[in-house]
Amino acid sequence: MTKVRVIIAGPRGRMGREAVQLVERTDEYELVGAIDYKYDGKQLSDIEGFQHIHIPVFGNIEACLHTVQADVLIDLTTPEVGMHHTRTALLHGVRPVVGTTGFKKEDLQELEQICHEKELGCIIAPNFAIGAVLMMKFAQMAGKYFNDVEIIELHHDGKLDAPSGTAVKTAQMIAEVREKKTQGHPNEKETIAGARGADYEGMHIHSVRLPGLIAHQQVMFGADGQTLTIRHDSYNRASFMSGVKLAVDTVMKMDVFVYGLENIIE
Ligand SMILES: NC(=O)C1=CN([C@@H]2O[C@H](COP(=O)(O)OP(=O)(O)OC[C@H]3O[C@@H](n4cnc5c(N)ncnc54)[C@H](OP(=O)(O)O)[C@@H]3O)[C@@H](O)[C@H]2O)C=CC1
Ligand SMILES: O=C(O)C1=N[C@H](C(=O)O)C[C@H](O)C1
Repeated sequence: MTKVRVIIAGPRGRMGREAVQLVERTDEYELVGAIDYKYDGKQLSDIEGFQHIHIPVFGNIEACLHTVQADVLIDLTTPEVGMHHTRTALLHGVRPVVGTTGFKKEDLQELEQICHEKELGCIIAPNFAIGAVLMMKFAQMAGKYFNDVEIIELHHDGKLDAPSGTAVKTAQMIAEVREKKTQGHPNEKETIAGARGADYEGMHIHSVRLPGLIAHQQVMFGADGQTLTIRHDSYNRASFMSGVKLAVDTVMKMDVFVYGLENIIE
């Protein structure tokens, strides 16, 4: 059996740690390298919790790709770093599976163009949890019938980006089917800036950050005399791993750019 050779960027992070374990316990995968700017030249075994894993860690992706042969890069870092990693991986013929959120629209367009030129697969998944993907799909179904929607995303207070990648993707998916509308009273005024949240094509997105939370989202629709609430909760980071595996398996079989796991689940 030829194993899928995987590099993980961000192995010390909350998601990166979980992804290292996923790759380690999956027989068809082989972890061949990790990228962590704080452990350049070290081994993964030097990082707490990974004492038994003897693979090289590189401070940057260039050194990593120069030294190890890989099929897939799993990126779980930060938006700026993640974009650099994804672009560089593609240019080196390595297929990215990206969980990192906060990419700009122009970033996604650039990556799609590189995939097209290189005829290489790349999956950018704002949320790997299958339940969250279904929540987004259900919200899109509802958006066809309800023009009024408020998205409330709730996350741990270690999160860097707001709104979450999932909330942005949800708004984009609803916008594809929703009749355009600016919500609320036409004369409404915020007496404290930000009270009505972020505005995406007239829909509002509210970001809650609290210790104790992991990753949650509620999409609320309203119409005369009724509301509809669609909610998903991730209670741990293991909830994302079946989606990471699905993405790695799928990216090996395709040569196009995919933004969102809803595009690869039946
Ligand atoms: N798609 C999905 O389903 C999910 C996506 N996410 C997203 O994944 C990303 C990571 O989330 P999370 O694990 O919670 O965040 P963490 O902050 O826990 O992890 C990010 C890791 O990346 C490291 N890092 C920063 N710069 C570099 C670099 N240049 N090279 C290598 N590593 C680097 C950080 O190190 P240090 O802290 O020392 O700087 C940290 O260890 C976020 O964008 C988040 O939104 C999260 C959960 C699910
Ligand atoms: O940072 C997180 O934790 C998460 N980030 C992703 C996002 O921004 O949507 C996915 C999930 O919500 C967890």
